[in-house]
Amino acid sequence: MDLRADGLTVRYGARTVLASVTCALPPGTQALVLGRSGAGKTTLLKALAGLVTPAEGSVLWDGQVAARLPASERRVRQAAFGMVFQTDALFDSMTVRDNVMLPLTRRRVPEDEARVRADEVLRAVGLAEAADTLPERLSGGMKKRAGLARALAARPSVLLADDPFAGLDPGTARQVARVLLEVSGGGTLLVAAPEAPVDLPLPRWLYLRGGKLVHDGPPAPALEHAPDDEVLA
Ligand SMILES: Nc1ncnc2c1ncn2[C@@H]1O[C@H](COP(=O)(O)OP(=O)(O)OP(=O)(O)O)[C@@H](O)[C@H]1O
Repeated sequence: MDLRADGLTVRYGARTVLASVTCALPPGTQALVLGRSGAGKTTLLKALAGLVTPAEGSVLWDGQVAARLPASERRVRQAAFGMVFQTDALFDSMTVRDNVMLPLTRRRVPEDEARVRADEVLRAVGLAEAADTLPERLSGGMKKRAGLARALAARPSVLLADDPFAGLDPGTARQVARVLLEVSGGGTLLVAAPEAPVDLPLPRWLYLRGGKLVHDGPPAPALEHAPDDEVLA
């Protein structure tokens, strides 16, 4: 999907959390969304997926203003997005495989096909052995990968991952990074993180500071430590 933010402004009450963000994310874009805590990273991902309504400006999906689409069409188009958010949880009473199958069966994918696809993505994230396990038995890193498998099962053309490395040890973070790179091949991948993850050197940085997009281009590590008056000038 061709994604675009055009003067995208999001407010929560009187507070502006995204201020006139404009960026073009053509199919196959691979970028990091970086910025400190509260910079607006999660809000940008949610807005791009049409989960947050802009106060001003717009999000365009293949050139169409997302907020103006009829609800039924919006839902159909949202199926192109795979999302892994920090607060996502697996259902503890269901096996890992059933958790991964859920978004498919909800979309009326026949059970047999859903099972085959779930096993396929579980293999891709290195969790084939854990398919029949209950999530409570998984380590934190395995839960992250199971969440990723659930997002991938529906074969999204846009994968949005919000801080997928939070709380992971370096070895597990490396594994998750490898899976993200492998499975997103060809599609759009946007990964939000507070700092550039060493294991995921994506070629483009979208750097947010206080809700403003202050850099959109190649990696610019100096930004991470630059003071506000320099960056926002
Ligand atoms: N539903 C909401 N209602 C009110 N304020 C919100 C809501 N969601 C986010 N905010 C505020 O918007 C600002 C941006 O939040 P956001 O989660 O997008 O930042 P972030 O860069 O992802 O931060 P973090 O790295 O801590 O997750 C924060 O100040 C947050 O408190």
